[in-house]
Formats: sequence, C-alpha cells, structure tokens
Amino acid sequence: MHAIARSVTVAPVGGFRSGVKRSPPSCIVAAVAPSVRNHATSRPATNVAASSGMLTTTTVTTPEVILALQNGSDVRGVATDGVQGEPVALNEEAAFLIGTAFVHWLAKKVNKQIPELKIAVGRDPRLSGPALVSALFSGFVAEGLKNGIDVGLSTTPACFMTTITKETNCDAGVMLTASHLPFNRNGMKFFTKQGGLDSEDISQICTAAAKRCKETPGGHPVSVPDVDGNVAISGVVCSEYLLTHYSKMLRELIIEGVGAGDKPLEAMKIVVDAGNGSGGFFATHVLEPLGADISGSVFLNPDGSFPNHAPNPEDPYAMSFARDVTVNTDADLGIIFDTDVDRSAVIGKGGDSINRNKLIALLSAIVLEEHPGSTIVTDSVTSDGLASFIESKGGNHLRYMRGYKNVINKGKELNEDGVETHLMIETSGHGAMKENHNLDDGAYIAVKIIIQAVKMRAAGEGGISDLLSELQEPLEEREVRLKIKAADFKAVGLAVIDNLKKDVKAGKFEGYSPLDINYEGLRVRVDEGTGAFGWFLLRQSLHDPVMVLNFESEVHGGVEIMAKALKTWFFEKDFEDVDVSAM
Ligand SMILES: O=P(O)(O)OC[C@H]1O[C@H](O)[C@H](O)[C@@H](O)[C@@H]1O
Repeated sequence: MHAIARSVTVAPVGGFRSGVKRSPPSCIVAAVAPSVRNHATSRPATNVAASSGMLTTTTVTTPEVILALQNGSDVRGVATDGVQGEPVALNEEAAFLIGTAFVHWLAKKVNKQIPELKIAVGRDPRLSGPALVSALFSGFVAEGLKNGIDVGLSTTPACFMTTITKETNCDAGVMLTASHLPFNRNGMKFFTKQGGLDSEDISQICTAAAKRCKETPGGHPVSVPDVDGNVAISGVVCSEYLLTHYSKMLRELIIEGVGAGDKPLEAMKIVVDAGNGSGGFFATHVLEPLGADISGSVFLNPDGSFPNHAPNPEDPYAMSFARDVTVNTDADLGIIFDTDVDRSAVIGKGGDSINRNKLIALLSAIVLEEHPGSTIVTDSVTSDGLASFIESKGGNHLRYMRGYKNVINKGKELNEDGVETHLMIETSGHGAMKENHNLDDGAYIAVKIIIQAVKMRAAGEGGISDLLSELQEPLEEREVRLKIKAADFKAVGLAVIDNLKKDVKAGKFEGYSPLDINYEGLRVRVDEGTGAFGWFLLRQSLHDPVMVLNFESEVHGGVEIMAKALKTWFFEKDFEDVDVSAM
C-alpha cells in the first residue's frame, strides 16, 4: 500500500536579515499541495548501521519508548542520528502517534469536535524539525483535524500566542524544540489558551499514544491521505507570518513603554546573540525597525547544527561569548536567547553579565517599581542575597521549587488567592509575567529590560547595572549532582533526605539548622562563623535519577567545608545506591 506523505509548506530557515523585503504572507492558503511518495508503514527494525561514517541507531517504536519520551511537562527525545549510544526514539512514527493522542485530548479539553479544532505547529531550527512537524500534522489529520497552521520556524512563546491572537485564534499551539539540548534531540511543548500543559496532561497524552501503539502492532502510518489522495489541511500559514506578527507586538510594547515616538531605540546600540536558534528575528524585526544599531550581533541565522555555542543563557561559555561581543562592539546592551526564546539573559554596558540571580534581581527591581509590594516567585536555588534584595525593594520573595512550570503555576495560584504576583522566574532564565499571560518569554523579558534601559538613559541615570548595586552576590556557590543507581530512585532519594533531616535536627552537624519554610527536599542554614551564614539544599532532580545538592557560602572555602561534612555523612551511612563520587 502507498501512503501519501503530506508536504508542508515551510518557509526557508535562513537568517532574518535586516532590510530584506519579504513578500506579504501568502498565508491562509486553502490546502496544502501534497507531494506523493512511497512511504513504508512498517515499523522500523532496530538497526545499527554505519551511515556517513556515523553510528546510526533507531529504536523500535514501542509503547515503552513512547512513555519514556515524557520529560516532565514536555516531550523530549533523541531525534537525529549521529551520536554513538544515543538511538533515535522521537521519530516520525512516535510523532504521528503523539499527534493522534493529542488531538483527542484537546477535543475533550476544550469540548469541541476534532474537525472544529484549530492547531498551530512551530519548530526551532533543529534538523529533525520539518519531518516531525509533518508526522505530527499527519497524526492530527488521521483523527479528523481540518484546520492546522504550520508556522514553520518559531519561538515557543510565539507558538503559544497563536492561541491568543485573534488572527490565529488556535485551540492549541505545539512547538517542536528541545530548548538548549544538543542538536540530536528534539521535543514538543504543548499549549492551550490556558498556557503550557502540565506533567499530568503529557502523561495522559503519552499513555494514549502508547496504547494506540500497542493496539495497532505492525506499523503506524506517519501520514494519511484523504479519499482523493490528498492530505487536506486548510489554513496553512508561512513561518514569517507568525514571527512578523509577533515582532510587531513586541515593537508596539517598546514604543508604548518608552513613550518617545516610533523610533525609540535610535540612540541605542544593542547586540543580540541568538546562538543560531530562533531568536535572530528579535534583532532584525524588533530592534532595528525601532532605530537600534544592531551591528555586531551574532549567530542570528537559524542553524540546527548549532555550530557556534550552545544557545543557553545559563551556559558560562555562551554568556562569556555574548559578554565579549557586547564589550567589543561597545554596545549599550547585549541580549542572549536560548534556542526557542523562552529564556534570555542580558549584558550591561561594559560587560556586566546579568543572568541567574542577577537577572531575577533586575526584573524584580523593574516589576516592584510598577507593582510595589507584590510577590516575586522564584525557584529554590536562588541566593540569600537575592531574597534580601527583593525585600529591600519592598517585595515579598517566595523561594519556591525548581522547575519553571512549578514556579509559574505557583504565581498563578497566588494571584487566584488574591496575592498580587507579577513576576515568576527561575534562575534558568524562564521568566513569566502576569501581564504577559503568565508566559515564560525571553523576548518579552528583554523588551521590559530594554524599555528600562532607554528610560534610564533618557533620564541621565546610567545603565541597568546601576539597579543592581545593592545586590549581594554569594561568595561561593556550587551544584553537585549525585546519581542514584536504583530503579526506585524516588524512594531512595526520599529516604536519604529523610535520614539527613533527622540527623541535622538531632544536632549531628554543628551550626546546621533545617529551615522550616521549604518547598522541596531539605534546606539547611549553616552558621559559617563570624556572623556569616551559608546554606545547602538537597533535593531530588525533577526528571533524572539524581539527587541535586546546591551550596551557597559567604566564606572562602565554605562550600568545600559543607561538601566534606556531607560526604563524610554519606560514607558513614553507606547508601549503596547513591554515587557520591561527584562530591
Ligand atoms: O531537577 P533538575 O534535574 O535540576 O532539573 C530542573 C530543570 O529541569 C528542566 O530543565 C526544566 O525545564 C527546568 O525548569 C528545571 O529547572
């Protein structure tokens, strides 16, 4: 049998260059012209073959493989060959099955029939993106979806916005991305008008996809033709349309925020390091049209092999690169995005790297000016100095749990309970604001900072770094990850935490006191002498069979002292399933 693969109209993924006039969105074409090709519907056998000198391994798509693709509130997996020992699991077949499951989940969720649904799918520049988008759409169509929008190269927040803007008004947006992970991974983030799906939702979708995989052994077509042999998906929009629209929204925010005409960035030199992810549009479609000098910006062209540095504002090398670019070009501001632009960090004039605690402090300062006395929710590994900074600005700091979804959901919950909360942000750079649909959006965060920088400059107040002058940074900080070897790693981790808590409470460690208000694992305040206090937090990783230890100290060598004490404790206890070699 011949199955017909749908060919999706995908705009070129070349860089967005300034001054290049693009044709207006041809968009909203009635149907996609399918290309016909033979498509094997049989399941691929496990195959290890040398391909182009690289090891090629494909995992058979089984229910277990599909279930294993869940990664918290995302789908994640190896999607491209080429790395030894990393077989492809997120292949077209898996994407097709997830597509079939998602469309049913969505119909139930929004109480519509499948043909009434409208879904947008976008992707970052990863090499596996186009094929997976096609397979995902095919899964939707197999179950009766009539309205899909292929937005092509996109950012994760822009993909969510397809559910909000009246031009698109989708019931869901799906973004194919694996954030900053290596080139061979890919993944899916799902959004409805209410925001990103939670772990429980993803679990339901993966379970339904796995069930279908089990019930139809012997193959799952990755594309499904209609009676005429066409795959009919109406309303396909080219990629540029979405980012053009999204850029316009961001430009309007800057124009309104600065309040100085339609070229508010004329006096500014701003460099962007997009790391060859999806974020290059921000320089060419947001900043430059507003008058900013963006010369010196780097890696604006999307390239799914990520030939330069990892697009990751948490990565020290990527940050130092962006810093050097900012300094060498004498820019007023540098901005670095992660691959799918749900995270960002900035560099102040002169090279002040503002990520992690400093980014949270900067945004807190901005938000607390606008909303005095409001609450800022952060993840659990933020510094004591940040807590004091937020308090000194009149805010309430809730140092919650790790995981950006946890942080965002906590903020939403607080607002529902009447506790005014405008900023929810993780040290990873996932920053969400109430005023922006509680959406973690690196571009929106950058816009807030740019507006602040321009206003300060106009008022002769110096640069954004000046807002951080009162922020105390920890003298030392470190994260150590301890592998758990047992299958029931959650139980092992819990037992270790419980055990340590008992011993700390029993006074086995001098100067250690467990903190009562804590939302995950065990946080211990450590008296480091001479009035200095540090802390450590032992918690379970959100996804991995790993225990994570974060340390912060206010004395030289303080982290090592704490780590040694804990290492000795681990040796005495002799937990055979916990590998403490990383300490
Ligand atoms: O718990 P960990 O293994 O440290 O991972 C925690 C991290 O997991 C993912 O990457 C999430 O996207 C982050 O929001 C979270 O902070």
